Amino acid sequence: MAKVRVGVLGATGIVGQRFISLLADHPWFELEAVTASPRSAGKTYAEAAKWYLEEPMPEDVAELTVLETDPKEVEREADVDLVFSALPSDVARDVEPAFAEAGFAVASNASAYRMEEDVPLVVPEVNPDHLGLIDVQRDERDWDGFIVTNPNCSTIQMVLTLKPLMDEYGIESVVVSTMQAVSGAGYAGVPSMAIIDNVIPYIEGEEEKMETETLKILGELDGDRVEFADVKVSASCHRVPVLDGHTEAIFVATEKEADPEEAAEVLAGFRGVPQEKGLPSAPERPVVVREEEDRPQPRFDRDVDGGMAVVVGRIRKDPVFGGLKYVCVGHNAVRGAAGASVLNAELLVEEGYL
Ligand SMILES: NC(=O)C1=CN([C@@H]2O[C@H](COP(=O)(O)OP(=O)(O)OC[C@H]3O[C@@H](n4cnc5c(N)ncnc54)[C@H](OP(=O)(O)O)[C@@H]3O)[C@@H](O)[C@H]2O)C=CC1
Ligand SMILES: N[C@@H](CC(=O)OP(=O)(O)O)C(=O)O
Repeated sequence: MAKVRVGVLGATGIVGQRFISLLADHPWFELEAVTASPRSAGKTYAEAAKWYLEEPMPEDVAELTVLETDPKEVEREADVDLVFSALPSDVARDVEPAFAEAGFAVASNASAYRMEEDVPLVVPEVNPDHLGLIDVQRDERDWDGFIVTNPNCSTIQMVLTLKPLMDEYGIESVVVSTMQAVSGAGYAGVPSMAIIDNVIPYIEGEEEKMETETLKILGELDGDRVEFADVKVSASCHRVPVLDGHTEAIFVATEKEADPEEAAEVLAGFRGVPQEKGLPSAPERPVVVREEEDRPQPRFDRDVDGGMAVVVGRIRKDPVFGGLKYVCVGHNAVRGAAGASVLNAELLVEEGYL
């Protein structure tokens, strides 16, 4: 199979760099173009990016010239079918439709279009069939290309744990309290003076995203729209002095009584389309269950299966909600961002959209 030629929009940021790393030596994708802000355009990638990953910057990418984030410029300078978007949401709102209209497939990690009715918000293990909205979107917007989105970094790891529990026991409501890494706010997002020796109990827009995106992803595609899941979600989100990896304490009211030991087996046994089809970025097990009383922890568990698995532990009965409570950890910039977009793009290839 010939490789699909791809570009990364916002390639110099925290998520952009994760894309660069995940696309180096990817069996299905060839990176041909990188874009960033006007501050970076015209420089080489090595000059423009403040590289923060431990592994070295791939040599061939270091020499690429950073392009303006404009479909005409990308069309002129490169031959690309798919662009991954790691743009700030306000920039993505204007730019992503311009790329879709120009015929590009856009796999977006930004929040701008996630909740639009005709835009798929996809986690390949959970709701791969929601890609069906692509045809609706193209019809309604008259685009040659399309936009597919992946969820917020806190939402995705929670949803990966809720889906098997919902299928087995049914879910009435969910309460979640997050402890989110500083990398989630971008390279310049949280000043060190604000976060060292501290916890900040507010992340703009995060609680609303967890409370709404979850319902769309767990919802059912019904013709040309998604019927949202009938589940109540309440989130409280906090920034903590951890570099990478979000931790979440989750409390689930189940419809049927759930035994913690059996629920551990249900979670550990969860598999989806990416595992069945052997997609290149699919973790062997989307949810890994640890039995130690003091796991998961971000420092030890964020990189499981390359950062694509979510690690769950401390599964207990919840005496207040009459269901289960547990803790999970996931890598916010891999499964929570770039890795999620790459897995979505692999699903697009598998399903014949590219
Ligand atoms: N960090 C995380 O864990 C997660 C982030 N996200 C989302 O991913 C997106 C990127 O986040 P993150 O990488 O953290 O952000 P960063 O601030 O680290 O990077 C932003 C990127 O966008 C580029 N950019 C900024 N302004 C413009 C502009 N006007 N035109 C074109 N390009 C521009 C920057 O280029 P330059 O270097 O030239 O300034 C840079 O490449 C956001 O939508 C964020 O909400 C989603 C999930 C998790
Ligand atoms: N807000 C998240 C990261 C993020 O950028 O989310 P979103 O893609 O929904 O804007 C965090 O701070 O950890």
